[in-house]
Amino acid sequence: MYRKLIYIPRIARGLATSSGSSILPPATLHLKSGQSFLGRSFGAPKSIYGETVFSTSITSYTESMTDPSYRGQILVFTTPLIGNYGVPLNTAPSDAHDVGVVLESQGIQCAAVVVSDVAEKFSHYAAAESLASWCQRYDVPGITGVDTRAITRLLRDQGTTLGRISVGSDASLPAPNATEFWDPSLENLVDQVSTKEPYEVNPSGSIKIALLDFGAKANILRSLIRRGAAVTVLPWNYDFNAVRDQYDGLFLSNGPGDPMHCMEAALKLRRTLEEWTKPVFGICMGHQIIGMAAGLDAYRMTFGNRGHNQPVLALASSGSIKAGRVYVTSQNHQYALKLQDPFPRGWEPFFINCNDSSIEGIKSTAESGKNVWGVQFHPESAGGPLDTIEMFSDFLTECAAHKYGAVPQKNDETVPQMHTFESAPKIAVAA
Ligand SMILES: NC(=O)CC[C@H](N)C(=O)O
Repeated sequence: MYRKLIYIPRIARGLATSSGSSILPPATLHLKSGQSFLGRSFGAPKSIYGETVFSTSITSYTESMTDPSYRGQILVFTTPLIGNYGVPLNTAPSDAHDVGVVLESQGIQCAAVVVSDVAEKFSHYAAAESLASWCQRYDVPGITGVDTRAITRLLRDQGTTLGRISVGSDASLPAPNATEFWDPSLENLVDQVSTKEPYEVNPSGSIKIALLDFGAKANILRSLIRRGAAVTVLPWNYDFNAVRDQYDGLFLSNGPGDPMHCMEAALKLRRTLEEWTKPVFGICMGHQIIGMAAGLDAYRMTFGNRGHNQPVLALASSGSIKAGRVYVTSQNHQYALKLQDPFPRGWEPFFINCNDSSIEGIKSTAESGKNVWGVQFHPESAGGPLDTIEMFSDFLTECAAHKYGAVPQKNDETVPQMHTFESAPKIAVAA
């Protein structure tokens, strides 16, 4: 019913955003499936191609946009008003508490953003500039004044769809031919965002972690170093097996695109898992690589999961995670591991998504003699809920146990504490 229609919402016809007064040039979002949405341009006055995805997160547009896993994607925010708290200065100290940036990487990673109503006026004590000026500085286009609810319903029904944002004089041109759309999932995006050379963060930390960088979010590094880890960041296809004796644990990060492009890393990891018994932890892409090394297949979901409100059910207990509890999580993924019965020997499902029953985590079984966990969600959040943040402490506690043969005390000063179910303030419920 939406095919070939052009939507011109009130804000787009009125030439201005609801919270500002400037006149913005026209822009059109074309979907490869044939629908077009006319709006107004902000940020870089540039036409681009990408993969159109939606996120249900209400806050943290700055963190989402700097997450390298959004590389090549046209990010649609379902929250209508975006930009109202501006953008902070993206510099932080490089010490045991931070990694040189405030956000998730040095700059904007997504190809473009789509919002219902961009806030030109912003207000926050840390804000240094508007969303539009930040996008302009990073040469990233945005489109505002489009019906993001209609776009999201389309993407939910037909799945993640290739798109084009045409800006300025391009906005009135007809939609591109189907063959002109660029498909980022055909490229090895991990190779574009991963570090080219190894480097160290917090080298004086007591537990030595090697991190395979598939496009790591800064908050993963922060979450490790604030708990006392020294982290050596390695390129995604680094030969970890040649240096593994120097480390107390291995971490595999998040990253953009199809995990099949990283089969080389999965095959190297398979050897690591056969020959090395120290703890291994992976998040999102890292979890998919662990799964592929274990013999599971990855598949492309219809529209993936992106947002900060994804409930997952723990199927097994491990460290701070208790079987039978539901944790609310932050997510950004298009691919998932396929549930298979039986699971590969030595492995078991760890979490399952309460909305779509997709696998949200796997772990090595107690009998396997290994300590390996992978989670599809982001325990480090940024943004999102901190329900599962203690998984980083669990990982480092296991690494320390391997290293010292005893479980060390946690440094509570630097570890953000969360309420457990038992310690949470009780809310009186009327009878
Ligand atoms: N955040 C991530 O690591 C995403 C992993 C993978 N690129 C996916 O879309 O499923």
